[in-house]
Amino acid sequence: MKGANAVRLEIMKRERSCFLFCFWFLLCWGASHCSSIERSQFPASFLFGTATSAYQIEGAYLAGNKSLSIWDIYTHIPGKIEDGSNGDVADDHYHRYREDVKLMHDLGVNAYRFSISWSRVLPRGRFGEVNPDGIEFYNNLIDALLIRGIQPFVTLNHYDIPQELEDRYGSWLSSEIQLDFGHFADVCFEAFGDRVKYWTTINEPNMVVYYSYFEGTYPPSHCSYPVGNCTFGDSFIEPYIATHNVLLSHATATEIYRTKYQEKQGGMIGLVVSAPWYEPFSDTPADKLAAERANAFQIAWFLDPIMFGEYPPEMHQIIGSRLPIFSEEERRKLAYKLDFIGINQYTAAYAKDCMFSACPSAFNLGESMVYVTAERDGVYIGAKTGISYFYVVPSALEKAVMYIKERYNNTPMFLTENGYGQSSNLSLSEELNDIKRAEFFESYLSALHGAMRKGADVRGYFIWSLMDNFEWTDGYTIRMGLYYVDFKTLERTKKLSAVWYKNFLAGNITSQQENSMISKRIYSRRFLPS
Ligand SMILES: O=C(/C=C/c1ccc(O)cc1)O[C@@H]1O[C@H](CO)[C@@H](O)[C@H](O)[C@H]1O
Repeated sequence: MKGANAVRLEIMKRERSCFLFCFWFLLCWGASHCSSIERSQFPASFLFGTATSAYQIEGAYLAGNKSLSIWDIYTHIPGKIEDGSNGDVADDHYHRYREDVKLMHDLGVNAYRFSISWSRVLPRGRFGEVNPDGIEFYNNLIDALLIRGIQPFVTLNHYDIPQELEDRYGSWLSSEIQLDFGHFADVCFEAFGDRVKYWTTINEPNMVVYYSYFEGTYPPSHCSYPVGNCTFGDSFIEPYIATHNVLLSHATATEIYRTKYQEKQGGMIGLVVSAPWYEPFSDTPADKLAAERANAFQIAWFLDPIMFGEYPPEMHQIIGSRLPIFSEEERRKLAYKLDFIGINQYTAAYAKDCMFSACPSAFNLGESMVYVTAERDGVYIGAKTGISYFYVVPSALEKAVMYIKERYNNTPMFLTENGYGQSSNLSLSEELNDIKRAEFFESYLSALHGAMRKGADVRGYFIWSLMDNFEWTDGYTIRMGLYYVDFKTLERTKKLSAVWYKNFLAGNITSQQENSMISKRIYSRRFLPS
């Protein structure tokens, strides 16, 4: 009898597991999401994190003897920011960093990318003292992360510069910035380098230079006719000077790290570029060349000089003698190169030739003689997002990574930013049930894995952003966080995409099943803020 019971029990068990399997199979059958990406497909040492930047989250703009940065000044000029807002308070992360580290711990990330506010650490740049309050804040943050097993991945400069350096010599337009940036980097390596093993010098210099000195929509608002209508600037000269100083500032910091710190601290140093991907608008040779030019004007403009000591041929062809020349001494510094390339990838667009044919606008992507459009024959390149110029094109991530892999001999890469923007006009329930954001991560991570299968040496991935924050000239009109922030109470609330990321990182059967329910939109309708 005992034997029969055991058999019956065994049958029941099998039936149960068969039932579960069948349920799982039916749920997944025919749904693309069930081939879904899993944590175990990436190396155990792979960094999975979230990303932020100082000005966008810290607030406390006058606390702890911080000086004003160019963004503090700029956001207070009426008309510059979409909703008239600023980063004075932002997420008040400066006072709430402990809570925010807990949110990350709950997600299960093993890394966090953040930036250091130069104005907190050196309020007057190299013309004044190191500010102990600034050092203390980042020491506390770094220690709080490490206690929870989260690797700090630190950006030295993410757009914000002490205003004094702008007032004294025009920041990126003067070679003096190289001295200041070197000093700032030195102070940070010395203070934090015992615990920080991943450094990046400058975030998205291609965006900084473009918006600050070509279009004039970022501080210090420089541009010239016919690109724009600014009081100061020259759109056809200044971007090239600023880039030169950006590159040599990177080189100065890298030389300091290599010669004074790297051996004893054992970290890596890199640069982060924004890599929107450009596809040819048509099959014509002219449009194919246009796409190559567009990618070179975004990516190679900054990486070729560091990797090869020269601006890219695609730029020489157009800009010619307006491109500065690197002296022997400058070339020597650039030869310190970098240890990894940071890639911020969100979107793609079509590139249409303007070299051999007429275009509606001549300076649509700097001087690249490319017209950029997301639309072809009435069809968009990908699904729209809450950011007007961002579209969902996961294959573009794979292509951008492969382009950088091929061009730079498979230098180690980190995806330092990837994320999905939603308008802040939606209802709370729509903001929290952000199924499209979860789907976005799923599809982009699959594309990233595709590049890795083809041999790309990618070592980490960071979601932009941990929480909703100040989105530069868009102010608070766009939300990109895994956590929702109520900007009145500053309360953080988990979104569905945070549940998705946590499940993905946990990587067990239950969490994978839950994620597949999220993808199938079965789980999402039941998700309420807790
Ligand atoms: O990656 C970009 C911007 C890319 C782009 C802009 C304009 C185009 O036309 C195409 C691409 O900035 C990053 O994207 C994030 C979300 O916006 C910002 O919040 C980050 O601070 C910044 O590092």
